Amino acid sequence: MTASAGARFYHTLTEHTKAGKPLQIVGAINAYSAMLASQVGHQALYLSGAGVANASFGLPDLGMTSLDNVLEDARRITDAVDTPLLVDIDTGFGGAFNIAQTIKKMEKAGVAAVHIEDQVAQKRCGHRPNKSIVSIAEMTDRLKAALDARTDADFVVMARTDALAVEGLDAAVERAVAFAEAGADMIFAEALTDIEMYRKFTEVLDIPVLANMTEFGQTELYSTEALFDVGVEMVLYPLSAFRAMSQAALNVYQHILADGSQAAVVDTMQTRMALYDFLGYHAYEEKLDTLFKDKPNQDQ
Ligand SMILES: C[C@](O)(C(=O)O)[C@H](CC(=O)O)C(=O)O
Ligand SMILES: [Mg+2]
Repeated sequence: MTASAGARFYHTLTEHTKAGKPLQIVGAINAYSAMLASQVGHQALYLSGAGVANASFGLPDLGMTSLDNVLEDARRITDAVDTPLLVDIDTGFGGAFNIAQTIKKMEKAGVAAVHIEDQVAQKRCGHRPNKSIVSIAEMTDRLKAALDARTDADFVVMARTDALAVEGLDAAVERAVAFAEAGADMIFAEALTDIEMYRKFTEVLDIPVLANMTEFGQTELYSTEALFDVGVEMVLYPLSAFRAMSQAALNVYQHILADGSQAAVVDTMQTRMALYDFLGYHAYEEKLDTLFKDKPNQDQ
């Protein structure tokens, strides 16, 4: 793999735009999910901040996880797949030097892109009420720290604005423009409540805009076609697979308890063979057989 992760992210984004469709970026909560998504054909993956907090730590998405927490989950994914990964770094995990560390470590971990947001450090989920945001100047400083810290010019620094719910559409667009002027490579327009709002961003920006299609939030689940029509180039599905996995797991736990057996839910499970196929298990086994064929297990 010669091109950097960021360069590969740009490449697939450009290919999609040329083909007249947005790049879909799907949440992968762990390395195996990343393998599933990649092997069915997804070309960009996402590590959700909420997902790390919820799934890896059993915590809410309220800025309680650290750089190292997120980095560890990111690294597991980049070790498992080559598909470019966008990582949610919340507000950057501290002041200017902390943000610089975040960028350096993410880049070194083989991450393609990060998004950093303009909420206060005591952040909330973008789709919940009572968010607070920092000034344009403070967010611009965050961006400058991030942009200055990267060593690969193709490493993507995406600026997210949570301003719509706090200050309204015009202010949110104004912020996005200021963030683009500060050097942000892409804009994440968070929690928009009408599809036409995306057009307001895409009309004035000449950098790509991302739409977040998270479920049970403030934004309707628009199709890729509808979003591309209003100029959106990237569509995010941050927690879709995680929500589905969690519901499926809950169902299994409940059945085992209630039925005294998992028989009723076995057909909802991925089979051992399917698991092994996605993992490439058989190739590992064959490797063992060739490596140790003249040495049958000595201990038996
Ligand atoms: C995209 C997001 O930042 C995330 O951490 O996945 C969340 C998603 C969610 O809570 O549904 C957000 O939109 O704030
Ligand atoms: Mg988040």
